[in-house]
Amino acid sequence: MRRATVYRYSLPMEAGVVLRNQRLKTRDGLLVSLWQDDKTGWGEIAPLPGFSQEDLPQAQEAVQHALSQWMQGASLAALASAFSTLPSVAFGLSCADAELRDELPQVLSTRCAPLCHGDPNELYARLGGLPADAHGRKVAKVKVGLYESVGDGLNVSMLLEALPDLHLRLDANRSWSPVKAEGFARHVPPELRSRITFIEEPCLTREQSRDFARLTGIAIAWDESVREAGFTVQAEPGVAAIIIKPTLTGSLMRCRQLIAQAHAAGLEAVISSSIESSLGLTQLARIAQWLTPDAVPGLDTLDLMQAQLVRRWPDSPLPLTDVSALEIVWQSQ
Ligand SMILES: O=C(O)CCC(=O)c1ccccc1C(=O)O
Ligand SMILES: [Mg+2]
Repeated sequence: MRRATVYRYSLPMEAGVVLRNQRLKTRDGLLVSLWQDDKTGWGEIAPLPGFSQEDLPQAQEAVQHALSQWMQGASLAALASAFSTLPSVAFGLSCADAELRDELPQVLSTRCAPLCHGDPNELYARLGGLPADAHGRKVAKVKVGLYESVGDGLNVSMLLEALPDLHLRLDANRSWSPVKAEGFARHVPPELRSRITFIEEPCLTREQSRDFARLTGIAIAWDESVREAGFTVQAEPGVAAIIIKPTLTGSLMRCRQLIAQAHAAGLEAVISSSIESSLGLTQLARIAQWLTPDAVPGLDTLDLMQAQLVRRWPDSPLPLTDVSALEIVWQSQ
């Protein structure tokens, strides 16, 4: 016996969350809840405006179509894998399927790299209380490339000098020209550079980012590139990691394949958020604990929202929106 429900949610965001020059006032998405015999499985499908290739109406139509086929006996894992052009759908359905089959372990660590914005006071406050990992390291992520690259360089150096156990991941989201990237590096003394675990996509092109790594000795990570046609996971000089944002990437199977390829190439694979609700974020934390237990995931995005959804992120004080408050947009007969 199978049953399926699709809910739609819209959660208010904190004022001032801007993504690719677009203000995100609410985070909108779908939750699917499936029952089979005595099991239940949930998944979140939330295309991210400005990042996802699909939009919410397209995703909703695909989800409803897939679930009506599932109701008629089709395999959900197979349906999910077929949505390669709708990664958010592939990911959400494959999570619901993995929960139904008890494949996705429940264990979850709330440890993630805190996301810091440029303000030095905010940074010190957050990083002071950060727990160290087994190697005595504190790992945090700083967005760079929003202001002058020289200022970013000075800021990063100040942090690394002040906190000797701090290791930083930086994220430039392809915003630097080679000249700007050089301006950043010029203000980070060579002896501090090894504590930059990596910088995600410093430059507009992959070639420029590789040059940056070669010229500065600062390791880089691929994020946007991982989702581009023709990208293959490869060991390369200066490349330390790949970032995997499952909502933008695809099914759990596809993510597992990328993780296995990264590990085989000696690269770190970092599971990261696409600003999912607490339901999707707790699943990402479980996936990270399961598949990338040695890599701190990049999941510090819950506080961009004003509420949690259906499942709680442990210890978060944000109010919880219950499933009974959600609009049902589709239900099996
Ligand atoms: O990776 C993280 O630590 C948090 C997630 C994050 O930075 C992000 C979230 C949504 C869209 C883009 C990005 C990004 O990598 O810039
Ligand atoms: Mg990035």
